[in-house]
Amino acid sequence: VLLLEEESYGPLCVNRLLCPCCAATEYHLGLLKAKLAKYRAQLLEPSKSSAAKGEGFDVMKSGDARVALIGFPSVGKSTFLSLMTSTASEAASYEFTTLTCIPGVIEYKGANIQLLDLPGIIEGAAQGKGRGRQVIAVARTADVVIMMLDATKGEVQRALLEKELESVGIRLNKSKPNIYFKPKKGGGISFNSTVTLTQCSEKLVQLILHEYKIFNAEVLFREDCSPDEFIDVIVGNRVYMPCLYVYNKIDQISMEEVDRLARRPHSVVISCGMKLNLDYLLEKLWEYLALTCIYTKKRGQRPDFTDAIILRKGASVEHVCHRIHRSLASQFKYALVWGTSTKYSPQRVGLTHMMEHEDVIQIVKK
Ligand SMILES: Nc1nc2c(ncn2[C@@H]2O[C@H](COP(=O)(O)OP(=O)(O)OP(=O)(O)O)[C@@H](O)[C@H]2O)c(=O)[nH]1
Ligand SMILES: [K+]
Ligand SMILES: [Mg+2]
Repeated sequence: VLLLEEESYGPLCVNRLLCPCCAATEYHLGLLKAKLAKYRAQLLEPSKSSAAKGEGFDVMKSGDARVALIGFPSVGKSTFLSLMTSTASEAASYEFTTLTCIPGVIEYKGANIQLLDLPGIIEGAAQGKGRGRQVIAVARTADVVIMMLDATKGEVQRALLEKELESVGIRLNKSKPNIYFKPKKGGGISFNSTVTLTQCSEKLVQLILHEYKIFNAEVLFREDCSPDEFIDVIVGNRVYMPCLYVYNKIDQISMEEVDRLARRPHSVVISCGMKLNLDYLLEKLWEYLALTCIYTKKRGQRPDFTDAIILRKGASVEHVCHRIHRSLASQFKYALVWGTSTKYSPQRVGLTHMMEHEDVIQIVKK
């Protein structure tokens, strides 16, 4: 009977946490990952040696958004920057041509998008190989990462770079796990979930928390998260970043291969050499940046649709005011807003009202 039971659970278990043999493995793995994540957190701490700082990597943020170019050497990052911006970045056939961070600006739909060319990175970048750590530190500050890949080189580069970024807490094209987590002063661990959990249980959550020396906390799972995702929430400092995989040099591969790569999720195929599909890449980039365009309107006049104010997601009326004039927020009485952020159009709102894409605003001063 025991054997049969084991067989009926085994690799085909619907809920591995309900099966005694699988659960043991899950607990063991969950704990192991918690330990590993702790070790990796050390990699994120700024190194004291000056070598880790690196000249020229602390480029000022400017414009409406920042995009970082990450990739192996000689995939065409600098060629791309020189094509898309008015900045020239040296490109050559030998590896590690670029040794520092080179900023350029893409002007698109009235927005200034800062594009950062970076040195190529390789396996072991997170541990400090080459200028890996500096490059990754810059990537963390971006709004979108373009992972540039050489279409002639197969899928290995992509998997390696994903692993490097993953190991330093960068989560690509993932949203923050929907788990409420609050450490407390006392009262033990209170565990709840609003959905059926198939990957985590109260016991596993407790084991992981104990590994982090957390004995009092409130935990509420609002989705069926994995132990890894729960660890991400405890550790904190994760960045959830949209990423476009850009396969360059498609002039060198077969039609079938182009077709296959173009259909991969979050992927765009281009040729910098032949200036192919660059417009489409810009469109995609714009979509991934998900910037908010706000139009202003004067009393009794039509909105000015030619000149949008461009803001990051989650911008309030106050942000709009600051963008128009430094002192506008202090003279602000109320605003009228038309668009998807309001129930009625127009609606009278205050400074804290959250704006949405393509809202129209009229500001009334005191
Ligand atoms: N065939 C082909 N070659 C390209 C294309 N884009 C860039 N190259 C060539 O690829 C080589 C490397 O280009 P770079 O722009 O220097 O590459 P990088 O990624 O900046 O390289 P590092 O700075 O060394 O990391 C150069 O010889 C480019 O001319 C392309 O679309 N097709
Ligand atoms: K190069
Ligand atoms: Mg380069």
